[in-house]
Amino acid sequence: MADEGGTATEYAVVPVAEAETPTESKVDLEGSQQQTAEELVAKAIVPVKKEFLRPPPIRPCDRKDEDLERKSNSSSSNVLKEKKSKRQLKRERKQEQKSPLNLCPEVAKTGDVSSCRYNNKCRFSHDLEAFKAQKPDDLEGDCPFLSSEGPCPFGLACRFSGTHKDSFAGGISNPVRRSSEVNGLNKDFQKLLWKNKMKFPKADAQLKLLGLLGPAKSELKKLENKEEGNQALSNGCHATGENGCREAASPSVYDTVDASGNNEHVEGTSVADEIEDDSLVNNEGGPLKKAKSLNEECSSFTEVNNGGNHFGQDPGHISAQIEEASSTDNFAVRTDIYVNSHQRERKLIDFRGKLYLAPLTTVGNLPFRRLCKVLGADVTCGEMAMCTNLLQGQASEWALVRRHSAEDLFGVQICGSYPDTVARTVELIQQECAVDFIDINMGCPIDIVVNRGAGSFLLTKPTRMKGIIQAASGTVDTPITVKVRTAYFEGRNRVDSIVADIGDWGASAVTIHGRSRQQRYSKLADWDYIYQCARRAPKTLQVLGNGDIFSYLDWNKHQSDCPELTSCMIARGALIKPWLFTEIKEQRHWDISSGERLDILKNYAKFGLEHWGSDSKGVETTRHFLLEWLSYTCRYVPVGLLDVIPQCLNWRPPSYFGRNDLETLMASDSAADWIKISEMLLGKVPAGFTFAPKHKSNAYDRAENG
Ligand SMILES: Cc1cc2nc3c(=O)[nH]c(=O)nc-3n(C[C@H](O)[C@H](O)[C@H](O)COP(=O)(O)O)c2cc1C
Repeated sequence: MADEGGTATEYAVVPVAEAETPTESKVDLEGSQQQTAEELVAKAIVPVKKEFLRPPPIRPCDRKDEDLERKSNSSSSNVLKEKKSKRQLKRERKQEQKSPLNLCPEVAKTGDVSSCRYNNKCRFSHDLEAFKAQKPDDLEGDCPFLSSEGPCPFGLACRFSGTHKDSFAGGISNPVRRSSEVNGLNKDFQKLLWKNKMKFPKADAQLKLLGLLGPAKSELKKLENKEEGNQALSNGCHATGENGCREAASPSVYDTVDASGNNEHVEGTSVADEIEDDSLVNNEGGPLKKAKSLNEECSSFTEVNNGGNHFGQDPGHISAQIEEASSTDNFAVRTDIYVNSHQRERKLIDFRGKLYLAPLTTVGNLPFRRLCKVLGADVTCGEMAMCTNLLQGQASEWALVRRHSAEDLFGVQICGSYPDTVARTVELIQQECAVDFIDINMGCPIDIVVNRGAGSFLLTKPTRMKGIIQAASGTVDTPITVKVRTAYFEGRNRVDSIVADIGDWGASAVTIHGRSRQQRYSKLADWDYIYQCARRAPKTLQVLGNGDIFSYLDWNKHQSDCPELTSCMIARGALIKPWLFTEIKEQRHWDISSGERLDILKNYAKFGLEHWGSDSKGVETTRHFLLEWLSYTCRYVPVGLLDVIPQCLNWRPPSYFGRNDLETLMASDSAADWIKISEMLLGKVPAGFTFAPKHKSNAYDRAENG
């Protein structure tokens, strides 16, 4: 989901130890100093050597900060109340674009005011002199594009332009930068989606074959209703899907910046396109209402009827039928055929023993994944993208499927409620993108997702799960994987009972996060249950475990305790210490120095500037995501400071001094200190800058337990 604002915080909930839960974010000195390492561990407090402990820093402005936060929250709710009209927003956006600071990208690239073919129709400023007069000083360091082919795409707007070697005299004839990123959104393709003119021959044929289109639906709906009755779901599980309504488009909740690097200048959206598309774009850059008819047009799809199975049906024959069906709009394909969709020729994917960086909304952005690749991750996956938003051609959502060339085993993750939306989405992805696998998120605990009948809600609807997996895997030959939690409700684990089916329905792999939706992040992941599921899975289905891995010992334990596991996925462990991948590969606890950690942050900043841009907007977007990430990194306690090695993911750090000032700064859970770190990498923050992390990873006392 494109940076989902408030909702993403639910993903960030920090594990609360089963033992005891201190209410302060940093455990106080006295508490820690008077207790033995064993006692601290029992209380899930990091046993830091006594000589490094210190009282929690007094922050005189803490109260003020809270007041400010409260005020800003209330003023933001005021803003919400006085919601600006779209016209007003559009006017403001235009004014902002015309400000001298928003120099036309063409003019910036070439240094030549006549280079923009839109002249005075261009949205951006052409006033070079005014731009130069207002441009802040260059930042320290080299332009991130110095080593890439071709000149810096930001030209004069680059905040490191002093280090450019190119002269603008005479302009640059063909300033095309060969990007190492793929899966950019094609404008013509986007327009088809906006106009609701996209065809989905493969998905629709497959849905028809499965009986998920046409008159069979109402019969099948009855089946699902029956299943609902059997589920006896209690309150709190009331997705719109229960009434058969199709999922509505998720709001793209980019509040401050475009989370996914949707920087039009970087991603090659030409000014021409923007001008042409004006008639189609609303103020948020999204499609006009027209596209919504996608939702209106399709009625709700229900599940496939299992009856009338024709085992032994030649899969080649079925594929041929699908192809045949695809070739005509007016096809009449038998719906009584058992479509053993996984028998379609499927590309192979092998996760065995590979270090898999989990999909991570907001923080698992492309620069972060690139960094993890450098540090040893084998598999990377994009942030969760909502099917409906992709089907509507929302640029911010499509930005989530972008891939860097370093991501050599890469998947995208999608989330949808119904077989039709998911099948159509996978068809689009296969057609438009280079991906090695497509993961369907059936474990997302976020309320707005669950209330739409997607994510972990599907765990209460195995028949619909089946429909989704069969429809997706029968539509494309790209491997389909699914990610689940152990259950929706605590104490009602159910994955073990469907794990074999998941393979039969056509999935190549399943990742099991060892917690229920209700649990969110409370309690430790239930690895015994994950093992049980892995043992029940057919050999053809790869099973990956997920939850709380924070050291190479955790990794080794799961591999040796359960050889049936194909591999494991790592999420928060990678956020807090991305060198965890190196530790696993090199089988050691790395007592990393603060200097080495700073180098990692520098690398991230460079990757961020390359992705989001080296102009002022790109610098601030990079800073924003760096700060989001720093709200996790501060939870790392250096190995050399520990009384008990290794640190566990669910332990809370006390307040401590590092071995030098930088290490102390890096341990701080104060946003003001994270800003200081960002200034070491990206220069001073602009006047009036504020930051509040989306993922309040240090808010132990605010952990939501669902
Ligand atoms: C900040 C954050 C964002 C996440 N975003 C996603 C996501 O987009 N898709 C998903 O399937 N899981 C997401 N998760 C869940 C993780 O992938 C993982 O399943 C979970 O954190 C448990 O693994 P861990 O104990 O290693 O953190 C997110 C978790 C966090 C902390």
